[in-house]
Amino acid sequence: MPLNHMFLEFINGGPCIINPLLPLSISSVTMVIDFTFIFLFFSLIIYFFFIFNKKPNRSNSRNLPPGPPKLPIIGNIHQIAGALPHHAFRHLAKKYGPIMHMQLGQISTIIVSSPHLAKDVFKTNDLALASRPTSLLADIVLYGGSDVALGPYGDYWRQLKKIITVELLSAKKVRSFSSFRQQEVGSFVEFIRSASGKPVTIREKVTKMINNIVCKSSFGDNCKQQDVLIELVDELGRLVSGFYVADLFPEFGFLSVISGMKSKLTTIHKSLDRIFDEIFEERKSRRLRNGESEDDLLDVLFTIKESGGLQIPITDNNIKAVFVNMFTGGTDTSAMTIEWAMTEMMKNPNVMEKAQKEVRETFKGKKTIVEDDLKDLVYLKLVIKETLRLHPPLPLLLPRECMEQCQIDGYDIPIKTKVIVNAYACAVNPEYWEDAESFKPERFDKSSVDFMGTNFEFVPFGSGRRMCPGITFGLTSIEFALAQMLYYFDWKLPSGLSPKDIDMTENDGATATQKVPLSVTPTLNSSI
Ligand code: HEM
Repeated sequence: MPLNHMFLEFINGGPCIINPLLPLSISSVTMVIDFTFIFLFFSLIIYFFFIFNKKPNRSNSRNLPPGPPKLPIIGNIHQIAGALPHHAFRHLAKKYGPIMHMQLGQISTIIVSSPHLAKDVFKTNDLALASRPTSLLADIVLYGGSDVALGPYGDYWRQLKKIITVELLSAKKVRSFSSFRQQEVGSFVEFIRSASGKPVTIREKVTKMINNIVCKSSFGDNCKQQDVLIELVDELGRLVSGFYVADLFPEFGFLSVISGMKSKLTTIHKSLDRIFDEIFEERKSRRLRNGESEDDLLDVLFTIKESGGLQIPITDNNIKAVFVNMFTGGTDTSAMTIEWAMTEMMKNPNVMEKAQKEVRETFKGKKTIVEDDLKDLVYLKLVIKETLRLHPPLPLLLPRECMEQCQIDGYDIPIKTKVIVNAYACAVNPEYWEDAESFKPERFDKSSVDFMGTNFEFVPFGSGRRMCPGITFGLTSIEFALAQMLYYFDWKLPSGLSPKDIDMTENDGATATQKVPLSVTPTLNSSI
């Protein structure tokens, strides 16, 4: 939800019903105010007034980083309203410095925007900052935060992260899913072939392909209601920008009710839960009947659960929370990387030509491409890296929460402070990158800078204890799909459009998708 709407939602005391295309004027706001709202609004002001006057502001007694001036009640929300948060934070950092303190509603927030201070977050203070802030999303959709992505740091979380890293998403396990990728990328290529000569908007099909790969890896061939799952995950992504009103004012639980967020998240949760229940019950009876195990992630988790060897036993709900992570973390991120990479190549025809030449020379004469063939592609990997630099799917990563008072750059970071690293700002910092805003895959040629979490100017997967465990899973699908798109097809922009006409604007929401989906015309590569 755009922040300006979120702000109006807060002011309105209910979901924003103002046409997003209209200018936001006082009169348009006034129209939707009713008596209930007036009562609530004034009660709120009196309550806030009381709180602000009674509680000493703990922030004042600490040596907090500088930041923009704050308004009563909303703090700094208005300074990021209406803009994409990673751009707004980057812009503010130019004025207030690479470490800023902002008060976002009731949440004391530190924003780090430079690679050398990101190192302090990810390395020096990695443990002190290893937790995640509580959120309505985690409470409702992630079974009380019992997942790995938004769950709080502790023994249970450590155990779960180890299971996910070692048992579910290891390089060996990812390799074992190659047949699913072969099938799904194959169906995607068939679709493109059937659309040859006509403009296609690839986003929907790419998202479906990636979601099917995640689904089959999770539940094998009996993945129920894939399309519903895609819709639910999509809806979740749209709802959650990470800056919604109920999480900015956690002391006012009623805001989650009157904003409608609680009921929307509950509906999504119930639908997901029903789908998982059906899949789990069927699998349990099959395991009892056959006694043999399958190779998918559900079977791995059931076997671990039933082995009794865990320090902290896990429940079915914990397993469901992990699958919500797999679908939300594994689908949009990879799908949008494919779309951005194609967009950048359409915008930079010299890059497209070079990548296509490499793919076609490497696979020359092959009717079918298998994953092993990917190891010989060098330039395509650089294209993907550069795409992740300019378009990190989670430009602000996931927020961390301070568990133990620590310091960054000599400033105090009190317990419970939310800490955000602006990975996007780090990746376009001109002190670290030459011609930082241009798309130049060659910059990574013979460079040791990688996304594995040790080069803090390039952290699209995060770094430290909370780093993404799905890198291999994600990259393998991205590379396999792109390689085939370049091998089998030539791509053109719809007639009348030239590369400079491509709209590179980003959508708002938790992930940085393109606002206008890419439309391109494929034609079959005549030399195959
Ligand atoms: C291009 C693909 C992907 C990108 C760019 C990406 C990016 C990220 C980022 C930025 C984080 C937060 C890291 C932090 O807070 O420091 C994250 C966490 C996570 N990702 Fe990914 N991801 C991708 C693919 C995947 C896939 C395919 C999966 C699983 C199938 C996955 C599962 C997770 C999980 C479970 C976490 C939570 C880790 C934690 O909190 O400890 N991701 N990812």
